[in-house]
Amino acid sequence: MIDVLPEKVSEKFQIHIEKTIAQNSMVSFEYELSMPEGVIYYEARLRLLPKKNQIMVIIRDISEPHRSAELIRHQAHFDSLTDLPNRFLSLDRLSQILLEVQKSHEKAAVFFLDLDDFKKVNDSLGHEVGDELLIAAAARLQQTLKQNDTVGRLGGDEFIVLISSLNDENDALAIAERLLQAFRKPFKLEGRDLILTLSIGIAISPKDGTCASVLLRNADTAMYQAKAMGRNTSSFFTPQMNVAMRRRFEIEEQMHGALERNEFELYYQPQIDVKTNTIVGAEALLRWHNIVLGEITPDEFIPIAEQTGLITPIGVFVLQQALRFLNEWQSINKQNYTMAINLSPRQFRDPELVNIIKHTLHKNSINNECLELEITEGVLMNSQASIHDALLQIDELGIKLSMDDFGTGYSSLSYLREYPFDVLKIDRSFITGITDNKADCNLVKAAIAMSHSLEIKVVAEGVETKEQLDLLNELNCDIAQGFYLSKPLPAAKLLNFSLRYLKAL
Ligand SMILES: Nc1nc2c(ncn2[C@@H]2O[C@H](COP(=O)(O)O[C@H]3[C@@H](O)[C@H](n4cnc5c(=O)[nH]c(N)nc54)O[C@@H]3COP(=O)(O)O)[C@@H](O)[C@H]2O)c(=O)[nH]1
Repeated sequence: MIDVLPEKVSEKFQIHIEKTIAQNSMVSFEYELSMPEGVIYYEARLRLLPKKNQIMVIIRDISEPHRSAELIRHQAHFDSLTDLPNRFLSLDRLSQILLEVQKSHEKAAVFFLDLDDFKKVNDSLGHEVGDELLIAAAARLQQTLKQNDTVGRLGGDEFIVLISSLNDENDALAIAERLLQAFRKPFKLEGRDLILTLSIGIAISPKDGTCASVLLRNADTAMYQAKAMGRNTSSFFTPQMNVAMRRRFEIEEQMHGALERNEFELYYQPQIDVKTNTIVGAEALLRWHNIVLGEITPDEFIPIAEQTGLITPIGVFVLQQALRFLNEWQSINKQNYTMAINLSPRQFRDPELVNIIKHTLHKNSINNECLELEITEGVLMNSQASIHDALLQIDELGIKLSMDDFGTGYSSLSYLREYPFDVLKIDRSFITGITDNKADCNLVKAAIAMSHSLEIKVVAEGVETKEQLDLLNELNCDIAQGFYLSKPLPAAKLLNFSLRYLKAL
């Protein structure tokens, strides 16, 4: 037997034969042989037959159970979709790396990667395309990194990259830049070119932690910061981020149940016709008085409501409250006021949005043209068919559509032609400068002329001085809104304010 077996296997047999004789008991061991059909795994059982002075050897092919055990081991450590190390194995490798760099006094970097807007791909193109995209993204990450760097999938659209033996933090920045760059090339899937960007959070050991779970958490926190910075970018962890993160979680925690606890209130900021100096309507602006955190500004809580999806029920509350108040306001003052309400991009994901608007208008006996829905470019950049359809339905119902914050984003003029806008709101950052900054004044002048040529009314927001109002009048601006005229007011105060305005006419 020893003559026909490979040297290593023969040696194993030799050792176990000696063991069987020495112990006078059954001994077993496993070995493998390379056959033309592939590797075959065997188990050998050896037993001494003392009376016959012989050794009985029983050999069994264990390839099948061996492969099953290997598969189970693989499944426990690797992600089934991308075949990358899973969370468990990635964190295990990170722990190994940390032990090594501790000994060598080097640095290690943990990158927390999240694909931007991946959910939209799943929602709009289906899970199969989503899966293919994840596989392609995993492959691209691997191609971009060196062989001894680890890329793992933490779950969903989250990946981890581990870099050991880092000399300098700038090297980590260069790697992040390379990863972002690699994703600038579109993914070709089913004849489509899909653009997918990344947000990357980076934590460095030992500075940001010496244990795997802390480093991962800090890299995750930094990734949130990268998202907040506009996505498609990277961010290094800083200890201050933990404070911001804690605040975010506190707000999110309190926001659940805030509607039930009646903590939201609508304020209304009047909008004034620049030529006639009469109130034409108001913008509904949400306020949140929380029992634990106190007053929280919409600039802080609206993005969190948007990210968590809580904006959907909150948006319904805003619509109901604002239209109920509009009915009361119109009846008391006997004026056909309009109510401007902000709609966030996330609210368009609700397939019931148009029906809810229609039903709420009807329930409060409000004419459709008295409702003005303010949207930002963020809604339109999505270019989803469902959003397009919702905007057309809104227009067909005679509800007004207003482009908010004009001048702050891409200010793509094509949106004004493509969508049925009735109103354009010039952002307050331009109004602030109109009286002393020629460029701002020229932009406002051009925006008004262009809007009027498209039969779109112009609202100037953030009017804080008489000089600004006078200049806007000269520039033919239609409507003004701002602290000079009135701050946002609770419902009762707006009623008084508007009654005083009516009496003064
Ligand atoms: N999706 C929803 N978004 C909402 C809702 N309620 C508010 N918001 C958005 O939050 C952002 C901040 O709003 P707020 O703190 O209420 O600020 C508004 C005004 O108070 C402020 N303003 C108005 N005039 C002036 C001024 O003269 N000076 C000055 N410094 N600030 C002024 O501007 C905000 C109005 O912004 P806009 O909507 O762009 O007209 C803001 O983006 C709100 O949209 C909600 O219910 N849903």
